[in-house]
Order: sequence, then structure tokens, then C-alpha cells
Amino acid sequence: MSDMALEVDGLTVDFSGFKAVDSVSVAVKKGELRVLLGANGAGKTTLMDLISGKTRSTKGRVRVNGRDVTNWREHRIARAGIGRKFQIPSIFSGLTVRQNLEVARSGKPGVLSNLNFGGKGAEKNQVDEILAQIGLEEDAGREADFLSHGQTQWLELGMLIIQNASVILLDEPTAGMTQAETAKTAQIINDMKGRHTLLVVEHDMAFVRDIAERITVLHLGKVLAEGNVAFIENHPEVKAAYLGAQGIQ
Ligand SMILES: Nc1ncnc2c1ncn2[C@@H]1O[C@H](COP(=O)(O)OP(=O)(O)OP(=O)(O)O)[C@@H](O)[C@H]1O
Repeated sequence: MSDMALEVDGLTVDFSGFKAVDSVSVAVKKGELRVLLGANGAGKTTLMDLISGKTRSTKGRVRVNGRDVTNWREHRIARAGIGRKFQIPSIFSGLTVRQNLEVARSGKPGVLSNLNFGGKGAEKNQVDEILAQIGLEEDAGREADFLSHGQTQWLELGMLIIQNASVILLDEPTAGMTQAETAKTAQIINDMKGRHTLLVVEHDMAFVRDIAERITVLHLGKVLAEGNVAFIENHPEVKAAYLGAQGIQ
């Protein structure tokens, strides 16, 4: 069996003659964290949309843990193990942090009214473990409405962790964060490596250096380069296409 969690093979989307993603192939190993870099309009979000089923591809395949999920409906792809975090959080603002994690854990829509909030035994232990992992133990009883921007993002990461998504797609997880919040986010994400497979779109190079193993660079819808941080930072075409004459900041 393949040790790849996510295999994207020749993926293309044609928007009335414009290929926002053009013959992209990327393979991410189980437990790997892959960063997706690229200038505005390079196709990063569109690639995430194709993988998660938000947009239908015109050509190519997407496989999750060896299973072909190409152009499945979004909810089926989610059930096959792909979790996604958007820039706008999708938490339940009227529920506490703990309750949000419990809802995510149950994984069933409409489960809200039937939940036995508070949980017992193994369920409670798992929620406690994740509260510690995302650093929100002391805020477990707070309504999500009252969390800071950073805390809201960490809660959402916790919800993806508890859903046990095997491949997690993160679109700019540090957008709008302070330096301290960004550092903590790097810690949480580094802690997720190995247990989850991650594909992370991010512009903040300091953050990328903190978390990245391999980087894939997209340019005009195509893969321009792939390699470790040092390789990418010194890649002449990447410098020219994406990072400008000065190189990576
Ligand atoms: N539904 C669509 N129809 C037509 N063009 C689209 C559509 N969706 C995206 N595009 C175009 O595809 C290109 C890639 O967009 P995309 O949002 O994927 O880039 P990105 O790399 O995520 O950029 P950013 O860093 O700004 O978010 C852009 O030129 C965009 O205008």
C-alpha cells in the first residue's frame, strides 16, 4: 500500500478557457506537513477547492489514502478524511470551547440538541487532551464568542484534530495574528505533524521556516518548484517569479 495520504495527479480546472490550476501533481506522505507557496493568483486556493470538492476539476485525479475521491461531493470527501480550515472560522459562537469540541467530535450534523454536554470517560479525556494541545484548558468553559482572534483559530484547529481528519488543509492559518499568536500556532501545527497530514497555504516566511519540511511552489497554476526550505529560498526561478529580486524576506 502507498504511504501517501494525498495524491494529486495532473489536476486541472478550466474556467472558460483560463486554467487556474493546470496539470498539478503533488504527493504528500502520511504525517507530512507540506507548505504551498505562490504569489497572489497562483492557484493555491483553487487547488484546495479542487481537493476538498468545493470546485469540480476538469482533468486529473485526487486520491486520499489510496482512495480515488476525484470530483466527489464535498461532504463525501470530508467523510473520506479531508478536513479544511478556512480563513473565516466555522465555530458555534454561542457554545463554549468544550462544547464546540464535543460537537466536532460527534461528527454528525444536527447533533447539537442531542448532545450530552459534559461527556464522560474516554470522550472527556480526549477533549481534555485536545484542550491542552491547543492551549485552551483555562478557557474550556468560555463561550466561543468571547475568544480572541488567535484563540478562535486554535479552537478550529482543535475541531479538525478531534474529527480525526487524516488530511488537513489550512488556508493562511496565521492571517491577522500577532507575533505571539503566530508562534503559538506554529507550536500547535508542529505538534500535529506525524499524526495528521497537512497542506498549508501561508505567506509569512518566518512562520513557514518554523513549520515547513517540504514546500511546493505554484506559479500561474502550475508547479514551479518543490523541495526543502533552503532549496526553495535559493531557487532562481522561484526568486524571480514569486519573491521578487530581493528573494525571500
Ligand atoms: N471561479 C473562477 N472563475 C474564474 N477564475 C477564477 C475562479 N476562481 C479563481 N479564479 C482565478 O484563478 C486564479 C487563481 O486564484 P486563486 O484564488 O486560486 O489564487 P491564490 O494563489 O489562492 O491567490 P491568493 O494568494 O491571492 O489567495 C486567479 O487569477 C483567480 O482570479
